[in-house]
Amino acid sequence: MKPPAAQAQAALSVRDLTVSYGRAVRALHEVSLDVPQGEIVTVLGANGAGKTTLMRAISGTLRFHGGVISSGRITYSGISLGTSPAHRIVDTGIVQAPEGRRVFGRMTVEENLKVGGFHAPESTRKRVFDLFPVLAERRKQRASLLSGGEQQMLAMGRALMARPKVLLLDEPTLGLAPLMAEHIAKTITEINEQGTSVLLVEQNAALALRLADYAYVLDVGQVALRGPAAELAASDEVRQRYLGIVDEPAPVFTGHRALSRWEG
Ligand SMILES: Nc1ncnc2c1ncn2[C@@H]1O[C@H](COP(=O)(O)OP(=O)(O)OP(=O)(O)O)[C@@H](O)[C@H]1O
Repeated sequence: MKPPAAQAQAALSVRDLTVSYGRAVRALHEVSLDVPQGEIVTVLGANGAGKTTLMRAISGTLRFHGGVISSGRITYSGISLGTSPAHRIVDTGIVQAPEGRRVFGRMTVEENLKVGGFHAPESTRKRVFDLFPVLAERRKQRASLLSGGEQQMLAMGRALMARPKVLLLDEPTLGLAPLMAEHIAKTITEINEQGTSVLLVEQNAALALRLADYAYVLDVGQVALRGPAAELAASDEVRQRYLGIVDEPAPVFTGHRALSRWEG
């Protein structure tokens, strides 16, 4: 069972992060966020809000996209990730399954998984196959022959091969049929229940708020709203702007913590 949020330790912490691409684009402005140990935290926001940029900054891949952190800090268990290269960040236990899956199409399922964790013990591969039995069935098939949903499973499986403590998921349900999206959602919950913290970027706000413990809403590079996911899901602003619900009464939220606007 998960510890109550108040007792959970902030494992991954982002403070006052400002990120730019060249001189013209400031993609994030003084963004702060916490992913407590063992929780699912989601980041919502419209296209261009800065969600992917946040993931890139955390995973150390920003430089490959021409971005720089101009101020702020990212720490994991109190240790600064600073400008560590991506492989060092993977070594600390933070692993990303990137947007768009990016599986190696010419390689088999099994080979893709090996790329994720060359030295992973057999038990890790077994865990991946237990979570995604279809990957076990198709282990000898080329990844390009998998469906979109199966490729998403492979991307998540590949990330799990590195035995992450924090799994970064960027739009895992993008472009998937509702049933497959539900399947992926269920698996995210299972991965989390096995002890992995999850930072989930999603455009499917309804699904993300259902899965997450805590949520942040990014708006043009800034945190506009944050709060326990259940409270955000019940707020009129989120329901109208992100869930597309205009006239149904919001469910009564009986929790004790208040939804808050970010105050820096
Ligand atoms: N490599 C890049 N070079 C220049 N500008 C970029 C680059 N990547 C993103 N941007 C800009 O940074 C801002 C934030 O983009 P980002 O992709 O992080 O947003 P997002 O919330 O993930 O959007 P989406 O849901 O469309 O992926 C946008 O204005 C975008 O145009």
